[in-house]
Amino acid sequence: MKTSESLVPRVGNISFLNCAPIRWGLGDSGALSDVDLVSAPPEQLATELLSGNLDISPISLARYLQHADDLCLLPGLAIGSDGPVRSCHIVSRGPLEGLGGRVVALSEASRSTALLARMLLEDAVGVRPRYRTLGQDVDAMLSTAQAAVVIGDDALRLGADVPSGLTVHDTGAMWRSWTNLPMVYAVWAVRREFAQARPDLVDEVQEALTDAVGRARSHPMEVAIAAARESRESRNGAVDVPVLLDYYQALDYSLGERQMAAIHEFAARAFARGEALTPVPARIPIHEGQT
Ligand SMILES: C=C(OC1C=C(C(=O)O)C=C[C@H]1O)C(=O)O
Repeated sequence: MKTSESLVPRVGNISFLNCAPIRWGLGDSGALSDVDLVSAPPEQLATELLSGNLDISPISLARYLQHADDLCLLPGLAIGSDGPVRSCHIVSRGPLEGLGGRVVALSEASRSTALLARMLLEDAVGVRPRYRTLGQDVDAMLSTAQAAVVIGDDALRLGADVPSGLTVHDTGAMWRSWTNLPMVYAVWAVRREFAQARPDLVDEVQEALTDAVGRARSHPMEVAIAAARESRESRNGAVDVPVLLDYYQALDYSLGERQMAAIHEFAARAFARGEALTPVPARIPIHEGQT
C-alpha cells in the first residue's frame, strides 16, 4: 500500500486475539508502516472513531447501527461467524430457561453480544432476566449474577476450558439456530467526513486489510503460533495453538450478501424491540457517502 500525500490514516485494531490474524497479515505485507495502527478494546476504539481521533476502525455492530449516519461501512470486512464463534458467550450456572427474574451480568466490553444475548434470552429462549452491566471479570460477574455475557479472549479461554458447574452457550451457534443466518459482531467503519475527503486512502486501507486477511488465511499455523505468543505476553493468560487454530476456522472476516442479510435481520429484530438504532443500514457501503 502506498499512501498519497503525507496523511497517514489512523486505523483502529481490536486488541483481542480476534484481530491477531489481521495484525499478522499487515506485518507480513509491510502495510503496517503505511498506517498509524491503534490497538485497543472495541469500546475504546468506538469512542475514538466517533470523536474523530480515528479515521477507520472495527466497531461493534450495535454501535455502528446507533451511529450509522456518521459512519460508512468499509466493504467486504467484518468479524462474525456462521455458527459457533467461540468467543461471545452466555455463561450460566444452570439452564437458560431458569433465568427468568434472575440477574444476568452484561460485560461493559460488549455492545453487540450484550444486545444479542438479551434478544436470544427474551425472544428465543423466552425468559425475562434482570440485567446489570459490569466490568468483564467472569468470577466477579458470577458472584452477583446467575449468568454472565462475556466476549473476547476471556470468553475464548472459558469456552476452551469450562469451569465445573458452568455451562457455556455460544451466541453465534444460538443465533444461527434461531435465524439460520451467520452473526456479524463487528464491522469496519469509516468516519463519513474522512470517506468523503479521502476516498483514495479509504480504498488503500480496505485493500491492505483484505490482503492481510487473505495472507492470514493462507498461513494458519504461523498465525496461530504468533497469536499464542501474543497471548502469553498479555496479562490475561495464554491461549494454546490448537484452540487458536479452531478459533480462526470459526471466525469469518467476510462481509458478503449473507452477512449483509444477517446485519439487516439483527437490526430489524433489535429495532422491533425498541432499541435506538437504525433498522436499515446503508446497503451500498462506502461510496454512497460521497454523494
Ligand atoms: C468475536 C468477537 O467480536 C466482537 C464482539 C463485540 C461485541 O460483542 O460488542 C465487539 C467487537 C468484537 O470484538 C469477540 O470480541 O469475541
